[in-house]
Amino acid sequence: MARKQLSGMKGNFSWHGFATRDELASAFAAVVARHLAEAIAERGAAFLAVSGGTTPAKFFAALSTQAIAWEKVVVTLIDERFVPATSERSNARLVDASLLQNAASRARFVPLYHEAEKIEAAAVVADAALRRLAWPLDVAVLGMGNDGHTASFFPDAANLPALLDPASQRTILPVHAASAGEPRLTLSMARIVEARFLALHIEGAEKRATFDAAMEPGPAKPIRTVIDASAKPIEVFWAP
Ligand SMILES: O=C1O[C@H](COP(=O)(O)O)[C@@H](O)[C@H](O)[C@H]1O
Repeated sequence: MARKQLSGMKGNFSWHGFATRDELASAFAAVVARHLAEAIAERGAAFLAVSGGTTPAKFFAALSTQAIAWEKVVVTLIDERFVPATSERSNARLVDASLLQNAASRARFVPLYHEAEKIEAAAVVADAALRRLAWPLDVAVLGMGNDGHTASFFPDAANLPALLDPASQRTILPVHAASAGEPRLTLSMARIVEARFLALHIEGAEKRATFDAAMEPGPAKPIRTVIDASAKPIEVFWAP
């Protein structure tokens, strides 16, 4: 059973805690599917951005079997490593293998990665491609690293102020950060926080501690900056 706590005192978020990761995956998938179905009913299409990394595979598998009009859904990524889809580090590869299956194989995927010599050139191509879509996002699903990064807003990113600029006109930005490994492409914070439904999916005691610490007063980690910038409380889904 989910434990829900509206936490107006500690921050701009609602907490949804689950006993197991399986329970979280199926409940969260049903919530996301409901928001996508509502978007389709209201506007004839739905626009979803998901994160990569190690956390979302179970949630993706549960979402892929939800009975909605997937042919009317566009799926993109919150962020991507500057690697082709053949790489094991590719978030597009994870989405293809885990989400764009079953009923969700009818969705249209728009990648962030484009082959280019420099990531700056790839970011320009991705920015132009993404701008053609119907913003704002209906659903944005964020992840979080134990350093408090979300999307590719790494604390040591050279252009962190530009990534987190709430007035940014950019859709996609390149990221260089020593802690990230390879360079990244990311949606700007400005495009993420305008999503109609904004969720954070985290699992494990360490991430819970990172989240709790980020909500305490003090210098803001990127996850805190995003939560504070969101017009609506961010929905946090967590399981041990
Ligand atoms: O680098 C990334 O990390 C975060 C968190 O990943 P996880 O492996 O700890 O689940 C993820 O949200 C982001 O999309 C990814 O590029």
